[in-house]
Amino acid sequence: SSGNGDRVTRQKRLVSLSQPPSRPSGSLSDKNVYDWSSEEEEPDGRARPIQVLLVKDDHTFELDEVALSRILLAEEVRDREVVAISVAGAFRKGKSFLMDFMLRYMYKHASEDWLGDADEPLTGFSWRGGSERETTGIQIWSEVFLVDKPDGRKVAVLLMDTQGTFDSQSTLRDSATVFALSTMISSMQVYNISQNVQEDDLQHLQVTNTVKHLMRADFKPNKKSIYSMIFLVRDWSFPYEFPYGQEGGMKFLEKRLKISENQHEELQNVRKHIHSCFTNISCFLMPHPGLKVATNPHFDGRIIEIDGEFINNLKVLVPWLLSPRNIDVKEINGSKITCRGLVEYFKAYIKIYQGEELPHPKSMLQVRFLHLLKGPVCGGDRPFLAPSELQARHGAIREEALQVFRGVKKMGGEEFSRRYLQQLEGEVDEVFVQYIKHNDSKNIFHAARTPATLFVVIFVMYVAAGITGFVGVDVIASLCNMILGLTLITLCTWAYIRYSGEYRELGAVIDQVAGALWDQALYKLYNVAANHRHLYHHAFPGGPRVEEVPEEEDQKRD
Ligand SMILES: Nc1nc2c(ncn2[C@@H]2O[C@H](COP(=O)(O)OP(=O)(O)OP(=O)(O)O)[C@@H](O)[C@H]2O)c(=O)[nH]1
Ligand SMILES: [Mg+2]
Repeated sequence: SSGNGDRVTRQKRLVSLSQPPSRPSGSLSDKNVYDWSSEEEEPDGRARPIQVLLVKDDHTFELDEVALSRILLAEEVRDREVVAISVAGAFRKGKSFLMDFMLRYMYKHASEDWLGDADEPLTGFSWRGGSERETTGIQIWSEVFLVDKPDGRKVAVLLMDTQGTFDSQSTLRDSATVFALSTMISSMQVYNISQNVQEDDLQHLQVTNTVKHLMRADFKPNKKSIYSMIFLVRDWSFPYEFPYGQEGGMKFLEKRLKISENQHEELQNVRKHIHSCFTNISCFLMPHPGLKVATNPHFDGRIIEIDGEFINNLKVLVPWLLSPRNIDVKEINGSKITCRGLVEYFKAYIKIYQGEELPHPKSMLQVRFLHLLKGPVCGGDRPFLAPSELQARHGAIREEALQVFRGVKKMGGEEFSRRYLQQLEGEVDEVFVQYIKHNDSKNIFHAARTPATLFVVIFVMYVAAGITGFVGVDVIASLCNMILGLTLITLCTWAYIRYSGEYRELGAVIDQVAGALWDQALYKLYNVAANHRHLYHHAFPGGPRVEEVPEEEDQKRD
């Protein structure tokens, strides 16, 4: 199916890509639009990598919405379901290099000879030798490829290259953000690691799970979201243990991700997390590309200089990742995402990083804590719990949460994590106050307090007005009647507010006054009982002793 016809349509698309962007209404300044079209667009309109996520010097992130929209909202692709393929992992490990082979495959329309001439330099996403980082932020290829799946659907394939993690210019948070973001956005994340799967490679993945929890909109346990993760091990040097390729990889990874009982809990948790995070996990073992690739500064990517073994495996790997049969459309909460939708998700996700809700080490524990407390103890539909019991359980769970926090290995050092410990404590206590209120609201006596108090006032006033009227003290009688009337109006107002949900501030005032009255009355009763204990004993000699005024009650009044 490849050949001239397709080439022409692609050319057409490139032309339309290079036309000036349609001016987005409102929010974006003219300058932005102008900058993009003049500086970044190459005159011949050739496809190239486009920086869509910028990591700025002050470690903030910026999404280039204009550039992103221009690629993903182009007429031909915007309503197509999207397959987004991303490569991420530590810096300087050949990610962009691999991406360029993927580009070749896409441009050759999956034909047999996709690798092309043996002495053709490798171009596309910028790659190079050396020890300093090359790719920054997230770049996507300006051409979105349209591919016919075997079932007849036409899907859009997007290739994404990402900044390497753990370079010396980025903070851990930058790295984690780029990694997590590209994982959330892509339908398949190729996790590029060197030589072996180490424990810290696995721990790194936990960040993603935290992010998923934070994105509540995207975290509906009963709806399926597809997150595929492919561990791509470069420079694999033990083919005698596990052979190169996907099968050897799967066996190797199975062994690495196995959870066994005698494993330390931390190791078990990492593995459980990974399994819960990703719908599909697989692995591919790649051989070393040869010393020319790794050490020759003049190497320009021509196949002739790459080890045959590497090329043979590349011929398996790339079609395995990209052949029309194997690509999967991005799915979030059970629905397939189009290019247009992906732009929205991109925007939504980046907001989370720009805000303060970050996947810091504490968040994971906080989430866990909230589940513990909210779920089984007093959340949602659980019945009212005695305040003392709630306090006790809070103490236990709080201690557990802090223990977990102290026990887990954290990024950023002692001093850094102490700050988070304090913050965690503060937040946990704040949440507890919320829960006390939530729990109180379930006490039906609590809810009935206001009307009951008002009824009592009405009743007392009614009786008082009757008696004083009968005795002839008219002034007091009419005063009582007036209070009775006012209280009646208050009661009606309160009922209306509760029923309609309007004027809630007024409702709160009524509740407060009634509550104070109620407390006063109770307190008076206690006092009276305490002060006249001798009368009680006088009346019921040998009866049970009346308790002292409970200490709690005293403190409450303080
Ligand atoms: N050892 C080894 N080197 C490789 C491999 N693939 C590419 N390289 C070399 O690694 C160097 C870095 O390649 P890049 O593709 O720029 O690496 P990157 O991971 O994109 O680097 P950053 O963008 O800085 O994160 C180049 O000199 C490549 O020739 C591989 O499989 N093994
Ligand atoms: Mg790179």
